[in-house]
Amino acid sequence: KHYRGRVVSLCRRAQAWTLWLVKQEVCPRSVHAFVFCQCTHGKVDSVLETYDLYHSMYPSLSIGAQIGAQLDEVVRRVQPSMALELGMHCGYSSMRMLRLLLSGGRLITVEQDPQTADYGEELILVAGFKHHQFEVLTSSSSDAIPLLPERMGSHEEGFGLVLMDHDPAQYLTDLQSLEREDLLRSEGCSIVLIYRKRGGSVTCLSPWRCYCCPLECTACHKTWHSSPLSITALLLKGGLPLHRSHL
Ligand SMILES: C[S@@+](CC[C@H](N)C(=O)[O-])C[C@H]1O[C@@H](n2cnc3c(N)ncnc32)[C@H](O)[C@@H]1O
Repeated sequence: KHYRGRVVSLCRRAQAWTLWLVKQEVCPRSVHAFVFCQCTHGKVDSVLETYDLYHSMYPSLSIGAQIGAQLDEVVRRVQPSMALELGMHCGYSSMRMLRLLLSGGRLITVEQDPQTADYGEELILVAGFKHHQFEVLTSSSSDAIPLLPERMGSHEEGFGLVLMDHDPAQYLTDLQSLEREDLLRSEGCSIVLIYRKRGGSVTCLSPWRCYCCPLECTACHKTWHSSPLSITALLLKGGLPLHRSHL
């Protein structure tokens, strides 16, 4: 029986790696099945640890524990009452943020793939979060952003924190749409951008300034280029400055 279990596990790993190598895709069903079956339900730390275990064995799209710890630090410092995530996948970064929000804080998270959104939502519920703490919008970011004003409830001040981890080609347009819809907290909003590709670049929007990134800024608040291992940059509008040493 033990031998059979090991063969099944090896086949699953081979399947996941083949999918990744051939199509650069990750199977959300496999992430969900692994985490759902192996974690302790109702314990967010166990869900995250199980996710990290998956991440160490299989190709995964989650930000992982290292970048996750940087995100934690940002959430602790910013303490947003309203947070937005674009690119939920199976909910890893959503749960990291949710567990650090102050009481009454809410997260809206957007995922364009309906099946992935369902798996992610279920894992967030498995971790013990309730629907008054988060909402999953199943649509592309460009379709979701115009719907956000009516989803804000009593949080009229806007989002204090936005995590973008969906499609870097959309980051700039989505940021512009969020500004146009007046959805960013006017006293200060932190934007966390995740970059995974080598050599990508982003043009910062005026009056947005790149205050902090673990990368070298080539023209700082105008343009910066991501280093090979680039993952995180923070753009901050007014309010609380976040410096490199804070990450
Ligand atoms: C890298 S994964 C996100 C990982 C997640 N933040 C985590 O740490 O677990 C990116 C996700 O964004 C979704 N996505 C890509 N483009 C999108 C878009 N324009 N709008 C909404 N979701 C999008 C993909 O389906 C994918 O599930």
